[in-house]
Amino acid sequence: MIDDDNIPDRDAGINGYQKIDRYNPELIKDLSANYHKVLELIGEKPDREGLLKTPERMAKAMLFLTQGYDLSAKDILESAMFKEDYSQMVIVKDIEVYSMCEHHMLPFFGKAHVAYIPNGHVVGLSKIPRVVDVFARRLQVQERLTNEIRDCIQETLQPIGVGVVIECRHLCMSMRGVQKQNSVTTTSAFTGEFLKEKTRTEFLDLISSRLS
Ligand SMILES: Nc1nc2c(ncn2[C@@H]2O[C@H](COP(=O)(O)OP(=O)(O)OP(=O)(O)O)[C@@H](O)[C@H]2O)c(=O)[nH]1
Ligand SMILES: [Zn+2]
Repeated sequence: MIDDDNIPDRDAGINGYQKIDRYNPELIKDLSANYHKVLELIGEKPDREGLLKTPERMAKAMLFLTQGYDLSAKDILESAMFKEDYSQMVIVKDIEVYSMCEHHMLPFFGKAHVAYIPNGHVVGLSKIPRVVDVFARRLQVQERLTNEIRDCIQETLQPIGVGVVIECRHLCMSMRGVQKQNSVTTTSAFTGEFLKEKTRTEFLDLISSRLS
């Protein structure tokens, strides 16, 4: 069971998370010192030549991979909403997703397919993958990632409906644990018109078709 009770409002203010200065040299130093300790504790020699800069690299990589905590997906969408009289489905499919599971902090990765039916406003197309990245660059479970993308688009753009499908491989299930190399997890979330079978089927058909 996933316990959602302790998760702060993921997209309020600066997202309800502790505000950090992600690029502060002191923070990078502090994180690096902790990663130095991690290397020691796993049996490595952090002071051997090949590892000298590794704690700092790890610190910078982790700060990059979690930068979604500092960003507001709502602001990103609002920055490029345009009045447009288009009322058919808009789909951005095959958006690369790279996130980390909150249980093991190991990557899960794959594709997101996002659709909406405009209600007087469209959004700049690039903003959809940006929204996916904001939520993916936080510690996640795939189900919550899917719902957060759906809810943000629904609440901000107020379209006639939103559909999100995400397909990912979880390294915590392949590199370790149950060690299944080929399993793919699919999650989906819908609002409005997409709750109707006909619209949902059209969306699912369109994301499974391949243009040559
Ligand atoms: N629902 C869901 N589960 C996830 C996700 N990412 C990782 N998990 C699962 O989180 C669970 C954590 O279970 P635990 O039994 O506490 O952890 P564990 O002993 O490391 O479990 P194993 O992976 O089975 O070895 C595992 O079943 C993972 O597969 C996700 O995005 N969604
Ligand atoms: Zn995991």
